[in-house]
Amino acid sequence: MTTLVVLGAGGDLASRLLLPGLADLLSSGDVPGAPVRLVGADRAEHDDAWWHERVRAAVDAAGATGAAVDELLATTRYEPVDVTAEGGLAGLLARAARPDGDGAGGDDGDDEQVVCYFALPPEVTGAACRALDPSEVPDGLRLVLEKPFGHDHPSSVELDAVLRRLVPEERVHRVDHFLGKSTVLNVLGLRFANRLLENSWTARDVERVDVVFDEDLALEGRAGYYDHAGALVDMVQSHLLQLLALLAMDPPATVSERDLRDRKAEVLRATRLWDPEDPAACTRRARWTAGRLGDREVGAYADSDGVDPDRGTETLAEVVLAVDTWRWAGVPFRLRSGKALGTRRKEAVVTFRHVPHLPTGLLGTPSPTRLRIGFGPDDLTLELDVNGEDDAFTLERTSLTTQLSPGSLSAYAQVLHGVLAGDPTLSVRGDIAEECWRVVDPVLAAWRGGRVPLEEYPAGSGGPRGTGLLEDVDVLEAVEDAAAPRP
Ligand SMILES: O=P(O)(O)OC[C@H]1O[C@@H](O)[C@H](O)[C@@H](O)[C@@H]1O
Repeated sequence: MTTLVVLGAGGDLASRLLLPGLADLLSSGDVPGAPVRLVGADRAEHDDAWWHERVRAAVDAAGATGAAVDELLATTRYEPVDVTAEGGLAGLLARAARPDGDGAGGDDGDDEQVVCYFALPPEVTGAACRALDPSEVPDGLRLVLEKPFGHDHPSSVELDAVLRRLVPEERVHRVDHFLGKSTVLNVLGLRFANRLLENSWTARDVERVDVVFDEDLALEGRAGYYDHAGALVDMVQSHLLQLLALLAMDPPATVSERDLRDRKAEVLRATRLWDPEDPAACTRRARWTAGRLGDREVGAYADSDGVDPDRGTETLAEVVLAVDTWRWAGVPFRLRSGKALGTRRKEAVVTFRHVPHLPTGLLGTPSPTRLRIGFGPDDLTLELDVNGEDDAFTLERTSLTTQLSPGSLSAYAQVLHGVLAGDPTLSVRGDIAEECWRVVDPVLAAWRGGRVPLEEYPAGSGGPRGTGLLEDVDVLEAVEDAAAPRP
């Protein structure tokens, strides 16, 4: 039996993502550690009926049904508690470890487990963990944290030290729901089960890699969080660097948590800004101004409720990174994500180099072979040049597309499955989170120091100047110089 304690039960994250994810997992019937008891906790004085209604709403939103869902609804309860106060979290966890609440219910069996999910702002999570005395941690406790894990490299190192005092690293689950997306996991099969691809997956054949996550959503009521995070921390430091790691890592011997996460850590350790001396040449930040998203007028980000316009938060971030390994020397990895953009685009694009010689007599301008891995819509496209239909000796572009299954579980349900199974494979390991901060810290410093201008783009447009950094002549030349053979 598992008791899942959700801290921040009254928050947006719990109701929008976590509880529907849990409901989805329960109705799938494959629930490690079942049965699951759910305890909601937050500072506010609410009663069980209030909490029950929130859980019920999430279950309905997920369309979840079945005996496990009914049991969850019948047994869930709420506790008002300040987890940052002395003894607050310890008391809550001790009660959770005795499921009947009277000290008589738990039998301390091996299959009893308590999972503590911090659906809280990072500073509150840190304060709660610091306030918890290691001697008060229930046996086998698992901790689940939401991003961002710290606010820069030093603070992430400090947070990891605090967590290590409480439980071993294998029992810390740092959630990145991208790792639960089936198309993200498909990168493993795609790369490592296809000889054709993996043989060409190096600087010899690959010219550049773009990971783009352009959203047509605006703030969606999340100003309190987003105005402090911005696009760089919200998306690039977390999700997009995880995607880079999967795309660039060397083949792991197995997909066990250790092998897989070792390979990711290794490639992230080799990752740095394309030109560390000149962040302005290889990073870009911008924020949206008033415009139109579909049929909706959208005000400027700076005028949105809950936003401090002087904070200078970016709503679009773009960085060009280098991966200093034999495999990737000279290949730029461009990561970009923005909100309130006209076109939704969520994909990784691997652009292969031109062939060394096009047979004389083949007409037309060849385009590079491109592999597009979509992350919603989840399709996979290979763009190729072929001989044209009308003139057999003139090149034409064609593409092979297949739709990948979005998977039967939602990304959050998939991640929760790992948490309840005690399998951290789909969680971000502490050293990996630290490396991601090390990569972006120089960008944060350059942006905060005003060394890179904050550009603007109208909501609903394609972003600043509508192109990416690598299309800028200066950067392209730098890329070409770096890729040129050394004398
Ligand atoms: O495409 P998905 O799965 O909704 O993920 C994107 C979201 O991921 C979240 O982690 C970010 O905080 C959001 O800002 C972003 O919109």
